[in-house]
Amino acid sequence: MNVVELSSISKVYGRKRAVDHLDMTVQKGDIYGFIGRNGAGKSTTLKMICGLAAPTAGDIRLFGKTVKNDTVRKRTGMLIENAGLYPSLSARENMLLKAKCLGLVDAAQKTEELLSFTGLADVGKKKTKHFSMGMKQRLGIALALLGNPDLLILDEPINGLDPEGIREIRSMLVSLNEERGITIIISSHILGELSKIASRYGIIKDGQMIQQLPAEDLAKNCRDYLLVKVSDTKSASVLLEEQLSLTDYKIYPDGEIHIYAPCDPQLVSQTFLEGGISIQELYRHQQDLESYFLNLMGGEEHV
Ligand SMILES: Nc1ncnc2c1ncn2[C@@H]1O[C@H](COP(=O)(O)OP(=O)(O)OP(=O)(O)O)[C@@H](O)[C@H]1O
Repeated sequence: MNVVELSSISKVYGRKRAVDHLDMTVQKGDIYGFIGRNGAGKSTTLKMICGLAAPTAGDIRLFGKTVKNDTVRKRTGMLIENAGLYPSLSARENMLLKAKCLGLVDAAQKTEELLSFTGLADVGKKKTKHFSMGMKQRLGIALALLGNPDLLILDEPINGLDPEGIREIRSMLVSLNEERGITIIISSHILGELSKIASRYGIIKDGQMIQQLPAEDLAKNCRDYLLVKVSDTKSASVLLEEQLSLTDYKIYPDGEIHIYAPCDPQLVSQTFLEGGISIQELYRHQQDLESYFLNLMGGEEHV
């Protein structure tokens, strides 16, 4: 089942097209990593899903229903930009206040359960103005979970956190996804931060979705390979298959062959040379997630 389905949504602010005919599909059970540079349109897209911004055009469906049906948004919890905490209230008071607004009958019990889940039970009485960034984010997640959402939307929740804080949030999200079956959309401008948990990715650039792909495909795209640039790719492919039994490779029109299967570069070069194929380049190419992302974004600019 598709939990989120955006069809050609756009958002225009004055002359700025923040989101431009964007399609997105998030399936039940996904941890969907929504990735793009600063200003790419992530927050605006998430705000439209949550009902905090109205699309200029396009269609939004949540849980298979149009968002005109009020009940579907109630199944969504969100942490967008910041948690909107009352600084002079404690974590517990912030929780109880929101629980009241939501009309929860089991407000006290739910509050204690979520404070404990997010590791804030011991600091439940402390005023939130004295909270660290990580504590505020955890409380933000606790608040987002108050209404028992089936979909949790988090905008850059690990921004500004130290490695320990990032780990805590990550393991919390994995447990929400695996143990409670909550579908999660999490945005970031750093692919590496999402790569440990995301099961699917959406990559946004200049307001447009430029790629959606499962984590396995991303891993495949980032596989290491031996790059050999040769004079005659046809004969080279015969030698690869018949003499070296290598079948997992790709040929490119400029004469490059990318060999994904494990192989000995020296043996490949010797086989080609003996077969009368001249080699212009041969090296092992390693592409990590960040460089893959930078390539897609078309530049080395810091993300
Ligand atoms: N309320 C607004 N009024 C005018 N322009 C806006 C508004 N909100 C966003 N924008 C512009 O729309 C574009 C997309 O912004 P958005 O915040 O969605 O990007 P983002 O990918 O979330 O980036 P960041 O990570 O920096 O928040 C930016 O150029 C931004 O300046």
